[in-house]
Amino acid sequence: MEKVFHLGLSKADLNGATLAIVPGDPKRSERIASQLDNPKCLAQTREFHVYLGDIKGQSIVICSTGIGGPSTSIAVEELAQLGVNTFLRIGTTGAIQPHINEGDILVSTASVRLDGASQHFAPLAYPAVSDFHCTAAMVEACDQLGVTYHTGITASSDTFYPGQERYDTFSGYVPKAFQGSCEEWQKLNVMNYEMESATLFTMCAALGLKAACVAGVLVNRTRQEIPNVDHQLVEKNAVSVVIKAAELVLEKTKQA
Ligand SMILES: O=P(O)(O)O[C@H]1O[C@H](CO)[C@@H](O)[C@H]1O
Ligand SMILES: O=c1cc[nH]c(=O)[nH]1
Repeated sequence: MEKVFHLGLSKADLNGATLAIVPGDPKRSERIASQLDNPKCLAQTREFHVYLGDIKGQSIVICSTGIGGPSTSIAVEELAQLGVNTFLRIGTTGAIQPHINEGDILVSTASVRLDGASQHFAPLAYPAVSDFHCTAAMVEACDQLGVTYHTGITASSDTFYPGQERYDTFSGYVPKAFQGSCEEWQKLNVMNYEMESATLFTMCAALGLKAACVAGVLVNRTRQEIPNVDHQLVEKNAVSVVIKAAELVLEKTKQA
């Protein structure tokens, strides 16, 4: 098989892996891979840092998506061409409900589609919904690890500033379409904002692939805008959850 366009990899490179852990941050790929057996770097191109590692003797892929839907859609498309059918995102996030604390873990059941890329896969009426079994594995991982977690809906936006209604910006202006939107999502019980899950969930559901998303809370925006937590600590818990969830999903797949 030819190499895929951006990742520059072919099927044989993935050693039969069907599950990928997909962080946003490229450097997070390496930190995740270093916690697996036999970590190996396959490619570092643009925002896509791709590693292979083993969990209980089975190869999995770790591939960063970069920030936002367009690059996420490229990573998912090309990994799917290489045989991956399950995508577990691990990200960071800003909470918008007062009862959620910095350092907590959020497992997204579905996402509000404030992105553009997902509309290239299915019309807006189509739900950005996670895979039930992969999400159950994320929850089981949280229970086993004893972390504080919440499940629910995530707002997933193309932009970090206007789309998440931030006023602490260069212009201080948020276009009318987004004025009041944060309060609206709060009232509709949305937990948090991030930037990739809407694209990931919609395209995976539409293409017959499986996806789930876990995120560590960097900031609670009902209290402050700029995080003052230890980013590495927040990431560490969410990474432990996604690795444990990957192990649980692989076990179930083996039994099936
Ligand atoms: O930590 P990652 O995975 O990048 O996730 C979140 O952080 C970035 C914004 O700072 C966006 O990608 C958002 O989704
Ligand atoms: O508030 C936040 C924090 C992290 N990532 C986001 O997209 N929003």
